[in-house]
Formats: sequence, structure tokens, C-alpha cells
Amino acid sequence: MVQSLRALYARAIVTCALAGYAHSFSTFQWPNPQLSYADSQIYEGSMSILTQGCPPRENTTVPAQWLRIASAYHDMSTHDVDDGTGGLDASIQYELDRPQNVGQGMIDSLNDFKAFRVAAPFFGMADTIALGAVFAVAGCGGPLIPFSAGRVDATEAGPETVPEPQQDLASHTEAFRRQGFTPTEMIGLVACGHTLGGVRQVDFPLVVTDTEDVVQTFDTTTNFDNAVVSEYLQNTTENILVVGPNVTTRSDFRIFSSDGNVTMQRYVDFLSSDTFNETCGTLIERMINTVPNEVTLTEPISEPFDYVVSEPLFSYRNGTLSMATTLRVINPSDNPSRTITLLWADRQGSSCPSTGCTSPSTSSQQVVFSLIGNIQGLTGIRYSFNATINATTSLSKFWFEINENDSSDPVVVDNGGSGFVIEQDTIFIDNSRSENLFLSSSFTDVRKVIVAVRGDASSSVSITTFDPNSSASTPPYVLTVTTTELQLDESNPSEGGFTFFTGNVSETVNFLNIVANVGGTSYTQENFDMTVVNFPFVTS
Ligand code: HEM
Repeated sequence: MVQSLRALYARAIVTCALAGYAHSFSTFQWPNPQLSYADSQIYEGSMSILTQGCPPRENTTVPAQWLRIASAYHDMSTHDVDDGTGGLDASIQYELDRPQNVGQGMIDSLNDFKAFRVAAPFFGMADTIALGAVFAVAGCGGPLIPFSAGRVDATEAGPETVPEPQQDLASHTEAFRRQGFTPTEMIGLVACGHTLGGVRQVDFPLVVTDTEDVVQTFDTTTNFDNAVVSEYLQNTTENILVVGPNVTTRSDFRIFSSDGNVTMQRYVDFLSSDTFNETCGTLIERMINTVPNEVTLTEPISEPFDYVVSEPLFSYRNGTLSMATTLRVINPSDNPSRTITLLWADRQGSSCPSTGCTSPSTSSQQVVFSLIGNIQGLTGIRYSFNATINATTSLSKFWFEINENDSSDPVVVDNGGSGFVIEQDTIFIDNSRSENLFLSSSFTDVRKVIVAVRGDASSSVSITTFDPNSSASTPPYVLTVTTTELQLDESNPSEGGFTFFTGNVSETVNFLNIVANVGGTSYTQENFDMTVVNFPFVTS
């Protein structure tokens, strides 16, 4: 019953979206870099391109490789329900030399995840592997699995717990119990996984004994569907883990038939596709959400957050602060008369009326959604703002008002009543003074970051940068974290009480923290989002 409701829910979202009905998307208390980033990776990130249409690679498919690495058969298999340790933690990165983790797909998948530079301080390789599994299933036409973020990456190998095809049923049942799954769920999970891809001769010569066979696929379809089940029940299956010449490695046969085929039969009955998809969606979601007890995941995200605000970008010149930001609105009605206004309140004194200073949106752009957003039939508009703010009175918080200019009341987007609070205005990255710098001497692109400090040259500023572009050429791929002391910027002399400090960072840095000491007081800004800056381009 629960599963049916979930499926109905998923369908309801799509139907509402397609019909353009009023919607009830959720929001979160800003700032929340983890949820903002998870939303942007699911709904607007580019990684899902590699799974769209279930594309082939290495005689299997990219999604098959991505799902396998996340699975109860690999990274997640280290979980132990008895002591609450292990789970999906990217420990696979340290376990690739084990025979049980053989396969080009493992390296290919980790290289994909590295290439898309998804890793962030609050979104590690384990979250990326889990997101990869969500995209893999959706890309091959399977269910949409809600995504939760917050996994913690391991820094060393876990125990050797990957189940292997030559093990007996009792060992597999115990392995899945230890990972938190009942014998029935084990049957489901293996069937759900083995709807994609197959077994490679070169990696499993004792399973695929015919050296002419490069890969023996588990079923005759590429897509995420119940063919693996129906072909098994109709005795037409060529799944090598069911009918392979080596009886010892027929692990799928032992697992599928372990309850007299009751579970497999159930998938087919229901499987008007829906039951298989529902069951697999629930089981795979549980599988990728299996983490050590001390790790807490976010609530599952099954729809985009509405009213997502991007990092406010500040700049100071000639007595004024400018602040650029954007507001994303999901599934807006088609209304060219809509106006959206940015409002803000003074930080010091009063130059704004009590209702707030205002600045209209300067432009708007259709949101380009990733695979999941497209499947859900979403539309979205991102409105841009560029406010000119009196630098002395500054601002303490901002908010938005959406006016459809019809008879309806304007909608106030104010972060649940508190407004979008600017914690401090003493230090900020100056978006118009900073530069995207092409160094012709070394043919490299760097970012010259300029931090404006409301204080004098005795201040000190350092930045800690997070770069997902790991310099390693083989796993483990970990974020490169670098702390740099900034220097006084000679090309930007002090102005209006502001002093400017500078340092170069790699163009692939996606987040940074600033720590400053100004007049004996410490200021910090954490998780500044470098992916939205628009520094001017300069060649030097
Ligand atoms: C007793 C448990 C399991 C055993 C013994 C097992 C065994 C295997 C073997 C031997 C392969 C071939 C790998 C290769 O040639 O590269 C394979 C592939 C695969 N397995 Fe499993 N598996 C198990 C459970 C699972 C589970 C729970 C999932 C996911 C829910 C899963 C997903 C996959 C996928 C997607 C592939 C295809 C990979 C590709 O084509 O690149 N497996 N499995």
C-alpha cells in the first residue's frame, strides 16, 4: 500500500507539472549550501547527461556501471546492522585492488564522477556515487528515486564484505542481513540491479567461460525493466548467474529461487512495470541511504525546492555597494505581466523606507533542467537582480515580492519570515574587481579573487579553497583543500573605507571560506559559492 501511494505521488507531481496547476514545492531555511547544492546537482547539474538514454560503454552501459559501484554488491556492502558501521561511504576508492572489486566499470565510474567536478565540502564522493545511482536508474527508464545528501566519505578501505557469485545461499542471505535486508528484499535487490548490464568475461572467467563472449548481459533488454524477471520465470533467461556453465557461480539462480520463486512471481504479476519499478525504487533508495549510524542524511528530495536564491555577489565602487543575485521560480504560470521586486532593509541608519528599498528584476531566463527535471516535466524561470545599495547604510537582509499584476495578492518570498539575512558586510568577495585571468606566460586560467574589507591595511585575510579537480590520476579522488594568506592588492587602492586584498585561485575551485581579522575582530564567510560568480575576463 505504501509503495502504491509513493508511485501515485510521483505520478501526481508529473501530472500537476504538465498541466501547469498550482504546485506545492518546498523551500528551506536559507542559507543551506548543502540543500542548495544537492538541488542544483539533481535538477540542473550536467552529470546526468552521461546516463540519458541508457548509453552503451565497454559492451555494457554507463548506468549499469554507475549502479553497480553504488550497490549492495560494492560500496554499500560494508554496512553492518549489528554495530551500525559501514555503508555507502566511497570506501570503494581504497578497495579497487581487491579481486572482488575487479572491473573497468569501477574505474570508469569514478573517473566520470571526477570529471564532472561534483565534489564539494558538504557533498563528497559517496553522495556523488549515490546520485549516480539515481541518474543511472532514471536514465534507463526506471523509477525516480528521491535523493538524500550528507554521506561522509571514508578515508580508508572498509572490510572485505562484497558477496561473490561462487558463495552459497546461506552466505548471501547472511551478507544481505548484515547489510539490513531480509531474504525477500535480497531477491528484489539483486533482480533490480541485474536488470542492467551483465558479466564481463575478462573479469569473471570462471563465470563466463566462453572466451569469445565479451559480456553476458543479464537480460535481453538494455533498459531498467522486469525482463530479468520475466525471462527467468519463462526459462528463456540467458543470465549467466542463473544458467551459466559453472553451477557454483549460479548465484542469481540460488537467490531468485530461494523462496520457490514467490517473490519473482510477484514482480511479474504486478510488473505491468509499476510493481517492479516501485519495489526497485524503494529498495535502491534504501540501499544508497545505508550509512553508518552516526551519519545523518537530509530529508529525501523528490522535487526541486521553490524560490532558490543564489549566492549574493557584492561589489563596492564610488560609495555604493552593488548586490547581484537570482531567484528561481518553479513551474510559474505563463504570465508576461509578472514583476518580481528585490527589497532590502538598512543595516545602519535609515536610507530605505520602512517597507524596504526596492530594485526590479533586470532579466529572466528559462531554467535548463537535467534528466530528472525533464522527466518530471518541470519548467522554471530564474530572475536576476542587480541592486544599487548605499554603502554606508548597507543592508541587513533582503527578500522578494512576486506580483502577477492580476487580481491575486503578491507572494512575498522572505525565507519563512526572517528574510535572507546578510550576516556581516565587513568582508566580501568583490565580484566586479575580481578577475578571470588568462596567464599568457603559462597558458593557464586562474581566478584573481579580490576581497573587500571594511577596514584598513592592518587587516589580515585568508581564504580556504575547495577544488573538486583532484590532481590524482587514479582513485582515491579527494577534494583539494588549500589555505592562502591574501596580499594587499596594489591595483585596487583603498577607497571609501574599504581595503582590497587579493590572491589567485584555480578556476575549478567551487567553494571557498574567508577568514579575516579586521581591527581585532574576526569575521568569517563560509561556503561562498564560486560557481555563480561572473568575474570579468582579463588577459595578462
Ligand atoms: C549476491 C549479490 C550479488 C552478486 C554475487 C553479484 C554479482 C555480479 C557480477 C559477478 C557481476 C559482473 C560484473 C562485471 O563483470 O563487471 C555483476 C554485475 C552487476 N551487478 Fe551484481 N551482484 C550482486 C548484487 C547486486 C546488487 C544488489 C546490485 C544493485 C542493486 C547489483 C548490480 C549490478 C549491476 C548494475 C551490474 C552490471 C555492471 C556492468 O554491466 O558494468 N548487483 N554482479
